[in-house]
Amino acid sequence: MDTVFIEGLQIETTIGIYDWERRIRQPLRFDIEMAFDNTVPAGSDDIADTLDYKAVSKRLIEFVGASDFGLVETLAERCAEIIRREFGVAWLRLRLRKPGAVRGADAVGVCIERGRRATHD
Ligand SMILES: Nc1nc2c(c(=O)[nH]1)N=C([C@H](O)[C@@H](O)CO)CN2
Repeated sequence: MDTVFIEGLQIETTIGIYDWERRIRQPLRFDIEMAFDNTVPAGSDDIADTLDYKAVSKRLIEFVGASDFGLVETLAERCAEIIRREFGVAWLRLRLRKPGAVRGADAVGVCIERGRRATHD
């Protein structure tokens, strides 16, 4: 299965369950793998045939930057829904890190997989 990926996309937003977190913006980092048949754009050399990682990134920057969820679980789910619905992605894995949220940890967060992976090459 081919993928297109986005690694270490940092976006600042309002996120968290505590009162003090509702008053600040915190950085989040996204790592995303998306299933896509890359043989088509490889044959045409045309950006129109790709799953455009820049377009996906811009959409997430817009959405996440304007969001204000409490849980990282909720935000991760909404991002996965956008990618699947708006970009036609059949399967994705999305890791959302919240650096600095827990003293002593580099980061905490969630990793979700949604959709079906292709069963053939
Ligand atoms: N599974 C989760 N645990 C926690 C979350 C979360 O979103 N998902 N959030 C918090 C607080 O907002 C924390 O990040 C503040 O340091 C605690 N646990």
